[in-house]
Amino acid sequence: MPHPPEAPTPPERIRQARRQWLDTGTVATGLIAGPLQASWARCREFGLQPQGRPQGAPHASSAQLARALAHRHALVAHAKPVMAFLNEQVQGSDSLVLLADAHGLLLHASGDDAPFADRAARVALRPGAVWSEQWRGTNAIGTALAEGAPMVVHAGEHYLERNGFLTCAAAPIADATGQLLGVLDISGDRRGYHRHTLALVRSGARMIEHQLFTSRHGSGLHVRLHAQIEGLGTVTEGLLALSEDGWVTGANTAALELLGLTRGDIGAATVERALGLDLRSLLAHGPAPRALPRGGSAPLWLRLEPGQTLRRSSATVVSRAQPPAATGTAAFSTTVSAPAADLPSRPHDALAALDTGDAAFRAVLERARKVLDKPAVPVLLQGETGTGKDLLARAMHDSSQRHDKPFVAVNCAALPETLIEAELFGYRPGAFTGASRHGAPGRLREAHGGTLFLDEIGDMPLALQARLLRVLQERQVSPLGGGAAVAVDFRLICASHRKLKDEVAAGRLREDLYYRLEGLLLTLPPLRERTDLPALVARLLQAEAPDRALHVDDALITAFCRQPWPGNLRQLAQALRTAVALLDGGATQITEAELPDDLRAALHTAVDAPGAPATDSAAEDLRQLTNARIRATLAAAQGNVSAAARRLGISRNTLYRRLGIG
Ligand SMILES: Nc1ncnc2c1ncn2[C@@H]1O[C@H](COP(=O)(O)OP(=O)(O)OP(=O)(O)O)[C@@H](O)[C@H]1O
Repeated sequence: MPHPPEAPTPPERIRQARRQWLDTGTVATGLIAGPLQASWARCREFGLQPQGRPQGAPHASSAQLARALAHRHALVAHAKPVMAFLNEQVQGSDSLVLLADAHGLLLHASGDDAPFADRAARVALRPGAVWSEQWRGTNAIGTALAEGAPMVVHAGEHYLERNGFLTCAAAPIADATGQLLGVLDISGDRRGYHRHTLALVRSGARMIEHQLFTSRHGSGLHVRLHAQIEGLGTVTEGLLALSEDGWVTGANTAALELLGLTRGDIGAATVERALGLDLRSLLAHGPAPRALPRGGSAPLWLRLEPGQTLRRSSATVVSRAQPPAATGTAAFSTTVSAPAADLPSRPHDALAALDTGDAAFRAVLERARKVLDKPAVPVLLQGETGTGKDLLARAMHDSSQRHDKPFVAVNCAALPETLIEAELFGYRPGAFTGASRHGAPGRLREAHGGTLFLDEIGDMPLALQARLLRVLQERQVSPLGGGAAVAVDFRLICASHRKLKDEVAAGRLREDLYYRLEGLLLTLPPLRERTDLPALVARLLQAEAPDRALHVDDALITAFCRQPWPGNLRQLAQALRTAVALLDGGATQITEAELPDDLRAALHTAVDAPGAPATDSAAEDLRQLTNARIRATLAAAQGNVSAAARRLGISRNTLYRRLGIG
């Protein structure tokens, strides 16, 4: 039976295939997956020897790499936070998260697993190296690029024997016009192979594509698509950009898959062909979700985002005989008059959707609501990791009049100091070695008209704090390398898990900047202090498995209420996600048996600990319990801090802080 490309070939079969390949130059049909066989054949064409070394493989100098990074500025900027997130998921498992461009040039690596990074560097798996098939033989990055599809390449499936210690999963990333931009990859020691890695890397690629689409088409006419109504507005949704005369001008991979379109259809298909609806009826329905019938299968959910262009003008939407890119042949003959100025553009109440009954959190939401459309009042969100600061910032944007303008999020802790200035403020063509010849507008300007969310503002380097302050005072940005200042208008929301007043006292945050940021300070309560845990659990289960009506048994809810939850909602959401995955098909009740081992152990530590606190215990008891929990998790992870932090749902830095180190 042919072997699927997304699972590794069993060891005996791959040994047999390699023997056949070396002896006869062919492999019996079905012994390895078709794409692998095709790739091995390409490698032979390239003149590669399975036992040889890559001869003359290029390696970019640091100036060349800087140029490539600047050229793919948007891809890298959107990929970095996603890579940091993926890295958290795989930390401690001997692996690296990598980003390559469309030529296989490795642009960025995330992961500090030193022993594995050293071994990877020995086969040049590090930024600057080129991992196209031509130079490195069959490998997930090069083969995903060659096939234009997600790929797992495991152990002996690598064409070059020297790469046989690796297991790699990669997924291509395309921009909204369907152009292949690069590949996201997780590479690790083959003994650590995990069948979920491909799904992880595919989701990561989807997240990046979602961001790329939003930054390009977010303020234009587009539709959101998902198989479930709750999926609309999430990073898993399909997105389709439409021209005002009814052509599909952009799409992410999710939309192409949902609609059975190909990248070639972008710029060549009409909305009618893509959705089975004409533009007039789409516009007439407005932005309320609607179900799109799909033959025998469940309907597809669709929500129109009218976009500012249509809403601003009362222009007549006129048909065109040719698609905008003039690449297709479809004729579109209906003339659609869009009463564009009348299109409803009400924001949806995303803040209300976050209210699950806790009085303290509700008070936060109410105060946030009061300043929604008062952008002159900057908002500062403070709260422990995972309390929902990011979610609240997005909900504020979605509930405001600016909801159809860009929401630009920058994590100040995730950007290297050297890049953050260009990233935020933009640069003129040729502003520095390696700068793109087109320059870049910078994130502040991208947020024009919308919301700028600066996460972990406490980690912004001091030198840049002065520049940011100037922008906030003057409301204009001057790009690096000179040129005229450009006026900017954004609503500013900042967040930090640190107490920023302490950062000011320690001299790490400028006092004058602090007072500029803190128009309204909102402090999000930690999960252990929230009184709505049962409702939150129900909400999270509903989001995780909308069609299964799941619930958590009463004993477990009681135990949850006693937990200190150092990773807050992120940790609870992750625990429930695991539980849903472990629950038998037909079952609907989650019990302790479905929980991850370390959480189960911690529940008992909490209950068995002498003087275990009740839900309303004093803060000191809670701190002790947290410490007991941390010690138990560390012990269960055999002292591996990365693994323990992952299980607790907190960052390693937070864990070190809790341990009193660093
Ligand atoms: N009100 C909520 N309802 C459902 N899920 C939530 C809620 N708040 C937070 N979450 C979950 O917790 C996760 C973490 O939330 P978020 O990223 O907003 O926290 P944060 O405070 O910004 O964390 P960090 O400080 O680590 O960046 C989210 O991905 C989501 O799964």
